[in-house]
Amino acid sequence: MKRYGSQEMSGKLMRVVMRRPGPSLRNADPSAWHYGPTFDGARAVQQYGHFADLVAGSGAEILWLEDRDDGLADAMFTHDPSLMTDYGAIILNMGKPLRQREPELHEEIYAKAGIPILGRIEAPGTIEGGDCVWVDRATLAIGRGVRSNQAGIEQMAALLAPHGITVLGFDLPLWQGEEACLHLMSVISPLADDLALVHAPLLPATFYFLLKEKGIRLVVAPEEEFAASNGLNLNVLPTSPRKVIMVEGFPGTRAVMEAAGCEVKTFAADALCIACEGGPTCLTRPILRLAS
Ligand SMILES: NC(=O)NCCC[C@H](N)C(=O)O
Repeated sequence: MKRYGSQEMSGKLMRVVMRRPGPSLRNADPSAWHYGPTFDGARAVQQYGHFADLVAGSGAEILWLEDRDDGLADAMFTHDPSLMTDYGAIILNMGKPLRQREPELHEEIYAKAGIPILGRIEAPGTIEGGDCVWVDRATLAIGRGVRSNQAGIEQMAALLAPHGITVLGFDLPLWQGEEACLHLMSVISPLADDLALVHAPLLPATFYFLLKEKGIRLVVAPEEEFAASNGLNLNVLPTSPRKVIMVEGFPGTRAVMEAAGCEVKTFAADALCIACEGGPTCLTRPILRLAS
């Protein structure tokens, strides 16, 4: 049986790396981590439990990283320290200084699971998983911004070129500043290989034209819900094409996805996702998705 491989964003989710938050999150200093006013460590841990139940309920196998009080509050956002390809994992180099120790945790779990490492992004290069979007199996888009830089994009292109994969960089705006989190995945969530939810005003224009050229239909989320949710209305995890998990409380965003044929499940996430600036996609590192 295949144990790893994923060069797409919405095929059936079979295996995923997650880290259940514990003492590191409960004891996190919100000002150091740039967490918002709705942060509440104990409630965040509880809300995470409901999210994990939804992921497990989809049938995906979860490979768990443990929070052993290492102080890495953001490490629950397992989407970011590594990327999966059909040829093995790529260990990334984080743009956020407080997250620099996280890629080691991913390297350890891949070793334990017998998943090969295809390569590593090294300083001065930085890439975070949230900036990476498979537009199709042979095209990886990377947002160039506060977290991922040109040196990282060039390293990624050199690692993937031998496998016939083209890497394209797209400039992101500074938006809410250096401390805040704006990834390419903050402005797009693929829902199926021909459908994506977007916050149109912040999409890099050249990325928008690429999506159009590839025949990907864009569903536009209500702008007021993007503002009210700190962008987290848009961070939607497909567990298979058109079956998605999103944070609760954003009916307009839910409605536009349902109108496009999606089945939507929600969980309460004010203390977890809205406060800590990362949603359902960020809380998961898919390592095996079936090609759709
Ligand atoms: N892929 C993502 O968008 N990840 C969210 C990461 C949030 C975390 N607090 C961070 O600032 O890196």
